[in-house]
Amino acid sequence: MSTRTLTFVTGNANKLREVQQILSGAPIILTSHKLDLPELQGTTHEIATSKAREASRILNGPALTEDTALSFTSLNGLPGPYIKWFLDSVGHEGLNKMLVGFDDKSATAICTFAYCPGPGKEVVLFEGRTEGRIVSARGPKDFGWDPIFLPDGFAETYAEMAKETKNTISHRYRALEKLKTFLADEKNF
Ligand SMILES: O=c1nc[nH]c2c1ncn2[C@H]1C[C@H](O)[C@@H](COP(=O)(O)OP(=O)(O)OP(=O)(O)O)O1
Ligand SMILES: [Mg+2]
Repeated sequence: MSTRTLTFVTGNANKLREVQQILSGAPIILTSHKLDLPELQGTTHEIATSKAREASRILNGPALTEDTALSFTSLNGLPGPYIKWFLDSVGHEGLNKMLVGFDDKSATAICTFAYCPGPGKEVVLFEGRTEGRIVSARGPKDFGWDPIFLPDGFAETYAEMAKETKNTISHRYRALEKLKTFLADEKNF
């Protein structure tokens, strides 16, 4: 299989680090481009698609972007793609308080990679999901909502567990598995 070069566009250094770790060993050369892309309101798929289109337009070439959502079952999927703004506004404690009136604390972490082969070209999506539930913050606070997400089947939150563990069960890992399969097929690239 030949080596692929991909430009990953993100403003988030933690995301970039995880993507590099998960893809290490794959025949993919990852270059990165730090841009804070505008994000439309809509479904995770719509937002991911528009980010990749915009990135491809700005770079005038192929671009890979990613959008992360955290969906609370009791809130019919919200905050979903708006988790960044909720987290920035009310923090870990506020996110826990939003679920106080509900027995069901379950949540789904959703990662959507979007690949746009060039300006105006059709975008391909790769989605990965990890089920879990929202708990009081535990562990290092250096990456987003990691301290409050307890994946099903584990005793440690994303923040408490070893990075190597998170990177083999995470929403991001699962999405990248699909991207790798896509890139392994010569006709797709
Ligand atoms: O694995 C994760 N574990 C914990 N928190 C996470 C994770 N992945 C993203 N996050 C946070 C970052 C941001 O607060 C929100 C997603 O927003 P999102 O727009 O996708 O990310 P971003 O604006 O930081 O970077 P980008 O330039 O790629 O859009 O959830
Ligand atoms: Mg963003």
